[in-house]
Amino acid sequence: MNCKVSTSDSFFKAAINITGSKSETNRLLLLQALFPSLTIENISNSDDAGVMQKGLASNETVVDIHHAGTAMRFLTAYFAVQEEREVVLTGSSRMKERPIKILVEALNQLGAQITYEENEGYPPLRISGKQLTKDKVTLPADVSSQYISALLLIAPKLKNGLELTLDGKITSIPYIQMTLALLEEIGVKTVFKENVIKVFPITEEVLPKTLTVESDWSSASYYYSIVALSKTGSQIELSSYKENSLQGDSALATLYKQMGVDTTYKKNSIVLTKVPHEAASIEFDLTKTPDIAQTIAVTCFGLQIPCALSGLHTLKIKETDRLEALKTELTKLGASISVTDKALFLEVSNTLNSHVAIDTYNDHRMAMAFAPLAIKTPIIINDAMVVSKSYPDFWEDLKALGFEVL
Ligand SMILES: O=C(O)C1=C[C@@H](OP(=O)(O)O)[C@@H](O)[C@H](O)C1
Ligand SMILES: C=C(OP(=O)(O)O)C(=O)O
Repeated sequence: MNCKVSTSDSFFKAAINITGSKSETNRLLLLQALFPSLTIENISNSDDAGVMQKGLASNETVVDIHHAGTAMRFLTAYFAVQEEREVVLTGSSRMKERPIKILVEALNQLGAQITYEENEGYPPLRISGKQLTKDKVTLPADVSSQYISALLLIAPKLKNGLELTLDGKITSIPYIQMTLALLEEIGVKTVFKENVIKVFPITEEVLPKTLTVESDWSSASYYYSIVALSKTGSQIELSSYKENSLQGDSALATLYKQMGVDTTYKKNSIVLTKVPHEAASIEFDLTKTPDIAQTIAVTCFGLQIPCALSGLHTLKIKETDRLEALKTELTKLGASISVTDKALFLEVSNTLNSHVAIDTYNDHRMAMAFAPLAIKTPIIINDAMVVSKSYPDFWEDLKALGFEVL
């Protein structure tokens, strides 16, 4: 389904409740499978959380996680330690192009038995569950933090825990810290010092505990963009958020100051207000927050602020090659943009073409990042339901704000 998105008003006053973080949810679902005394609240209603739940509950021999990177990586580790069970873990055609060799090699070095069904280094995987015999492994940390989180999540169940040595510049580090923080919350002892992470085994039972997932900060980014592109004084309240978030994308509150968005924290929510203070140019290193790169690039284009975004080396192996996708789609709109394999540069073009149809490449964030431009000119989003990967209610919430979505 292709959607035409437009709005006659660029002044907003609204409150939106956003679904739970998919990153927190998928970690907690795995921990709950290992430690059933845990209860989770405000679970994400995203497709990625749905396939994670189904995968964990499945008794089938083939488990298909579609497009969900976290489910692919976390379930690889999970099934590797499910003794006397053999599973083929597969996904969408794009998932079969997303590398997983670093995680498979680390698990096999620890004693797991995982082989490739099609191409070496890529899903689908055949996983024969075993007791892992070793407790120390070194792995590259500059490709995806999800490999590291996957290993950390199963670590408290291993006899001697786990010691990971991280090689190279660590990417997406807040996601590793989120994993460790959630382990600590359920009573697991962890230490992260320089490039070594230790997780100690659980010696006693995990006590019954309710963990509440904070709403998704990456989803909040689209409202940061809407407010940035709206009239001064526009205000959108988002719930449920907290100031001390486990999600790295909460850096939005700081980053969007330069795009004229002020954030105030209330008890359970954040209030975004448009203020007339925009930077003359923007330079961000997004190594810690890759998922908001598309939102920021599109906001800068909408505001005609030149920007240089670096630390984007992981974007090429996500739902699509996000750097090429941004370049192609922003160019259609009239942008002056160039990309390398780890950076994006946008210059002022003073052009904004109307009624452009944006291709989304099976990437939820392409659809959601471009939608706010409707404030400036009507835009068409192709294959709009792709948003359900992380935020199924996105279009309904946009309508509640006053956007026309046809
Ligand atoms: O652990 C997680 O929940 C995630 C880690 C990040 O991936 P990389 O570490 O591969 O950059 C991020 O892009 C993804 O959306 C979610
Ligand atoms: C990269 C993402 O997800 P994943 O890697 O879990 O598929 C994302 O949600 O932007």
